[in-house]
Amino acid sequence: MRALPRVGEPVRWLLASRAAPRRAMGSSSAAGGRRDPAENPKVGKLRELFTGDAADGWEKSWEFGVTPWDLGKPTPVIEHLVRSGTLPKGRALVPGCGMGYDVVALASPERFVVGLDISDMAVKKAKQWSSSLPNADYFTFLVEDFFKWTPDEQFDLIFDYTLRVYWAEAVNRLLKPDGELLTLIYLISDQEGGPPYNNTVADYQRVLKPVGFRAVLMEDNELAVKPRKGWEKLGRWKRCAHQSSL
Ligand SMILES: C[S@@+](CC[C@H](N)C(=O)[O-])C[C@H]1O[C@@H](n2cnc3c(N)ncnc32)[C@H](O)[C@@H]1O
Repeated sequence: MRALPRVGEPVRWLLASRAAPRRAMGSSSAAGGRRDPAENPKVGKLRELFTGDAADGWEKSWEFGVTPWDLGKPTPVIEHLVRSGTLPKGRALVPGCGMGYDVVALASPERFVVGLDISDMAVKKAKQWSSSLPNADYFTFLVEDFFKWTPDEQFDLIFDYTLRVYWAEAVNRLLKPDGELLTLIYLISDQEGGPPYNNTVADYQRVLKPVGFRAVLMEDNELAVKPRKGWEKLGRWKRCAHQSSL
């Protein structure tokens, strides 16, 4: 089994996993006709920008507008969960928020949301489009490195759709004892080892279990946008006594 990435490495690791040829499930001609999102030519351009420091790579991707992940709208499952009324209220954090669509979707008088991004340009763009929205008082954007950031207060909810597995320690530090961690596990595969190396539920368990998290829900994201359909799972995690086989 390949070692998990160290702090600072996840970006390269994530990109490397996308660069590698995929197993049958991931090939564009795989059964079910699902197209591998890693075959998006824009992802190739993105990789070219990550030749050195990861933070620099992200900044360049925003400067040059190479943002193939950007949906131009909130993640549908987030809108669904907001409507469901089942998400914790209080303080929420969206690390690696990019344009901040999910930040805005989560924000309400009952839930103040902090969108965090390491890129100046990302935060500038996020502020530009969102600052005059009716719920603008209920969210803020900060330029911070998630791994180094030490806020004064912990959070009731953290939504992770970005840097994944190695966030466990930071998530543990930032989330209140009864807070909820919401993960969209993208490029899901049950494959152990590699290459190629994928994000699996087991990867998440391996890093989240030692810090006390258990999945209270793990299911295919039926609301995934079309190119990601079949490639991601929704996981809801709590530090609680709840017994889960996951
Ligand atoms: C793949 S994009 C996802 C953006 C957004 N979550 C979305 O789905 O549209 C990853 C984002 O994380 C940011 N990022 C990367 N490393 C970070 C870090 N250490 N701390 C905070 N943000 C980071 C990047 O600048 C980029 O905007």
